Amino acid sequence: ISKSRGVSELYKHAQPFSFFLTKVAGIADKYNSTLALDIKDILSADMGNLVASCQFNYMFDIPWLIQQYPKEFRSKPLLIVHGEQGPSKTELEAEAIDYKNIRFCQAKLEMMYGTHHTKMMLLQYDTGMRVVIHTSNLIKQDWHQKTQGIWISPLFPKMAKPSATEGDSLTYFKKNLLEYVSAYKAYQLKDWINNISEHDMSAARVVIIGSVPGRHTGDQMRSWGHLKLKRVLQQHGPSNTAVTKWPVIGQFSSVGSMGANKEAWLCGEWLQSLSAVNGGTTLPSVPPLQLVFPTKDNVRCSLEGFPAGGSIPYSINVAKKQMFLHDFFHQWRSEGQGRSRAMPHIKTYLRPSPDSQKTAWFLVTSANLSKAAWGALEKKGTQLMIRSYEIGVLFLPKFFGDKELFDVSSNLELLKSSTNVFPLPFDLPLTDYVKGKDRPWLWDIPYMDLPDTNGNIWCPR
Ligand SMILES: O=C(O)c1cnc2c(C(=O)O)cccc2c1O
Repeated sequence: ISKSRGVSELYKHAQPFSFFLTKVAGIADKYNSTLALDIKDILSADMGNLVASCQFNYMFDIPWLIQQYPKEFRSKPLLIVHGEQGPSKTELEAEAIDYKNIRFCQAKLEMMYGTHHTKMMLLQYDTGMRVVIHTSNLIKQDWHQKTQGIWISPLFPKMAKPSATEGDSLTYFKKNLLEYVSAYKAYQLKDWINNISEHDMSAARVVIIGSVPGRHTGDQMRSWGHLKLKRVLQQHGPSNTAVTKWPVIGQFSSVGSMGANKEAWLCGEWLQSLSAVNGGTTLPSVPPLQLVFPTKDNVRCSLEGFPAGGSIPYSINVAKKQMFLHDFFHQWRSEGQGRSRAMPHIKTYLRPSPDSQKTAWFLVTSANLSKAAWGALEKKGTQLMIRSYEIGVLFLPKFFGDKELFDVSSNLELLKSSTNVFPLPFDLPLTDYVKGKDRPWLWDIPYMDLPDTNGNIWCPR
């Protein structure tokens, strides 16, 4: 049997969710031959005959990126959307000096500490357009030995004439994508905005959850961040009775400052949105919250060893002010997907059943656990302040057939032999931190007691 299946066959097998993990070097083939793609697979001619592309991201290695396109596509127009400023913007543009087909768009970052986290590809083919929303930087190491998430849209056919409203899906995918890209207010994106409006996106079944910097008020408040997610769950989420006592899980690779206690933002604001239910009756009590963040030993024993922690930027100065947060933490474990040692750079959120068999929804996004990404209410809740650009896609059962819940599993054998089971990137139930032993990974303190996978210690400075 042919080991390396064609991309289009891999793609077909992943429908209808079209949710993939990145391939991981150094694990058994079987964990990379189903529901896993490399960047070269995404950009391959199997997915379409590329005419032009647009890459939204945070970190770029331009020469490496160009090499990931098939050679016949390497001179097609490529727009890079980034958040660099000043010297680092100049440096990024210098990397592309030899590539006449590359243009740049600098995303405005007027809010302090904001970043352009969004990871999205717009792929224009001769036969239509595809949208890819994912969690990997455009650098080699992000596609090598980490757990990363990818959602690939259907091939959206071109329409006879452009329309901002015609050709939309039940989930308002087109409207939300146009709102998101238009929010940059960048002339370099005009052609791509027109491109989007020219395509029929009615086949999209996911809901876009985006964040753009600003102090959002009025209707704009519920268009972004955790208030968008809250509104969508109130409109299309599970019934209150279906999810009583079900936990909310947050899984991420970086952590912002949460304030003095869990009531400040985490449980008092953010969890209120993530636990929203159909009909929107704000529940008297919030459900249990479970967080997934790698321990120091998860990182030490990972495929990359301590250097994996270079992409898990939780700093001691932030951590020491919020020890309460670490009581919610659980280990990174992904035996079912063969990725327990592939450290997470993926960010996911879900509402699983206590027996781990179901979930009421699933979100994969660029957004870590931070106010900058999700937004923080200000002025007595009349405005939502967001610092960064983020984008993710929300999977809701009602848009994938007439049902209220997804069956879920992280077990690849089971996933291979069944259709319509949602593929989880990590194992449920979660694995606790070992009391008195495990600590959250912190990237800016030394670890010299035990060697990592490569026999090294960690001495940051
Ligand atoms: O993927 C991203 O958007 C992203 C953003 N920021 C960082 C940082 C940092 O902000 O210091 C450090 C290391 C990795 C990342 C990273 O992977």
